[in-house]
Amino acid sequence: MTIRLGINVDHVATVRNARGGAHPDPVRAAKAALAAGADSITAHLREDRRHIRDADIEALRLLPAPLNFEMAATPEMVAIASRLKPHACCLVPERRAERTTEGGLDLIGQKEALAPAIATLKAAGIRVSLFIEPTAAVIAAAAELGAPVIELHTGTWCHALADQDAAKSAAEFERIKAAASQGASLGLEIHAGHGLDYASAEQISALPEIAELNIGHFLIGEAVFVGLGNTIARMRQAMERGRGMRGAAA
Ligand SMILES: CC(=O)[C@@H](O)[C@H](O)COP(=O)(O)O
Ligand SMILES: NCC(=O)COP(=O)(O)O
Repeated sequence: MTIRLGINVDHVATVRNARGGAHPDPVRAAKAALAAGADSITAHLREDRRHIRDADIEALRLLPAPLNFEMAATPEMVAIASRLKPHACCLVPERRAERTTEGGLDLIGQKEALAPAIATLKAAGIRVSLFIEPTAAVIAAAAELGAPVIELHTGTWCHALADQDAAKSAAEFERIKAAASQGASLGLEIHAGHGLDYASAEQISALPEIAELNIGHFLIGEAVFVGLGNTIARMRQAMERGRGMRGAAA
């Protein structure tokens, strides 16, 4: 079975916002991602708009590719999603002070609060996904809530890999493996994401239940190193053209 790749463009917007201008444009990055073979685009419109802005989401929605709109289950975000009708909404927990999404949704404690948001989004024809920890009780709660998709939070596993903690990373991977199997047996479509890099994406892609990975931060960071040579060469050519030197012909 094939496995889909969704590209998260949040951190293109993070860099853009550092200067307050329009460059680099996350919509242009999304187009490049699609041209390079990505299956869909993911973007998280945070309550504090620290990276993706409302206008970005509006423009990403117009691209000829599925948009996975990550959002907190707040009335404001549910209203935006219901109006834009993206292909999918991934409900994520959000804390204003966090640096990034630090855990999965508390489906057990927040069931009452999440159910109406899920129902509203489903009624708008949007595919709802729940960003959760790979834990048996949470997966059972996800199935009860009636969302067709879960996205397993891979952050703890990826941190353990980065820390070269072999015992913890093995245990975390087993947790993800069991969660993927449990979720699939309950009829859920299984996605995964957060902190994935080449090695972890390769390892998790071996799990047959995983239908989609959403990856952003690593790819945007890595693109600096892969792309810097080309951009510097083009800048050198521009300078040489300006001077009337040989770069002018390039
Ligand atoms: C849900 C998830 O893991 C990420 O998409 C995360 O929500 C991105 O948030 P930041 O881009 O703010 O780190
Ligand atoms: N939902 C996870 C995601 O979209 C990307 O997370 P990351 O690769 O930016 O950590």
